[in-house]
Amino acid sequence: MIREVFSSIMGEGKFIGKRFIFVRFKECPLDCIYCDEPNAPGGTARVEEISGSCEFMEYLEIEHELIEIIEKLRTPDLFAVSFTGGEPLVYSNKIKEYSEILKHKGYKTFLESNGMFPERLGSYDYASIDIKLPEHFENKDDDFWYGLYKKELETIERLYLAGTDVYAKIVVFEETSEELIERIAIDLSKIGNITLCIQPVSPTDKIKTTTSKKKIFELMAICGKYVDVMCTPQIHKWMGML
Ligand SMILES: C[S@@+](CC[C@H](N)C(=O)[O-])C[C@H]1O[C@@H](n2cnc3c(N)ncnc32)[C@H](O)[C@@H]1O
Ligand SMILES: Nc1nc2[nH]cc(C(=O)O)c2c(=O)[nH]1
Ligand code: SF4
Ligand SMILES: [Mg+2]
Repeated sequence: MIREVFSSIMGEGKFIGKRFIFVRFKECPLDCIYCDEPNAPGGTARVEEISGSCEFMEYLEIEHELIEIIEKLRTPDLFAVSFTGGEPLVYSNKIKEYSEILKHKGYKTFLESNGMFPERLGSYDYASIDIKLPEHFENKDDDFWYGLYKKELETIERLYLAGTDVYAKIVVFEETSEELIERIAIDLSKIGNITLCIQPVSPTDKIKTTTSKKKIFELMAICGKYVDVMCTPQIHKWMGML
């Protein structure tokens, strides 16, 4: 169920630079072409031994020890505990249990999700919902993309109405359509005061180039007509952090 637990600086989205403990769940039903996480269900769980050390111990499973592990990694600058993945809401019932315990211990919780399971949401202090684009999938048709998009908007709206500090994030490519980004910004503005993070794609073995400055400025200016917008490159990769 859990792939890794570690402490780091938030490298993406609205809370970039804040200290987080990341709980990364395994598996994901999607296959985003840019994904920087292996989508393998098996394997062990690795736990950072000392907060920020990047030194890990491997375990078969840590489902029952997670809270104790988080307590050991807690530091005075901790902002929140992030449930990420893979797709964390594959394990929504377990996450609801963990969230309850963490809240009673004074932790804030953060959900990093692809938004495909609006019916599985629990309650979180903060949430980042990724809006996927057609170019993020190699062999999916527009109906698939539009069905996913509607679920992402529903997830954002449910969290917003529940009082979660929720923002949207979009990984953009050089070929990303300005018209589509404008439509997404308009749809987000209709939900409420939703910050939109424009995230240039980080190169991977499949994606060789990142997004140009020119493209980023163009997309930001378009979105700025409708929503609060910020550019959030994955800074942890520049800093050699996890
Ligand atoms: C690995 S996913 C896990 C959480 C959830 N499945 C999701 O898609 O948001 C966490 C975030 O990493 C970001 N990400 C993954 N690979 C990336 C890449 N190559 N460039 C930029 N962002 C990337 C996506 O924005 C995604 O929101
Ligand atoms: N430092 C750091 N920040 C992050 N923000 C979102 C991440 C993710 O993989 O969900 C992530 C991550 O993997 N590392
Ligand atoms: S939804 Fe998230 S974890 Fe799943 S493939 Fe896309 S980026 Fe990776
Ligand atoms: Mg990551």
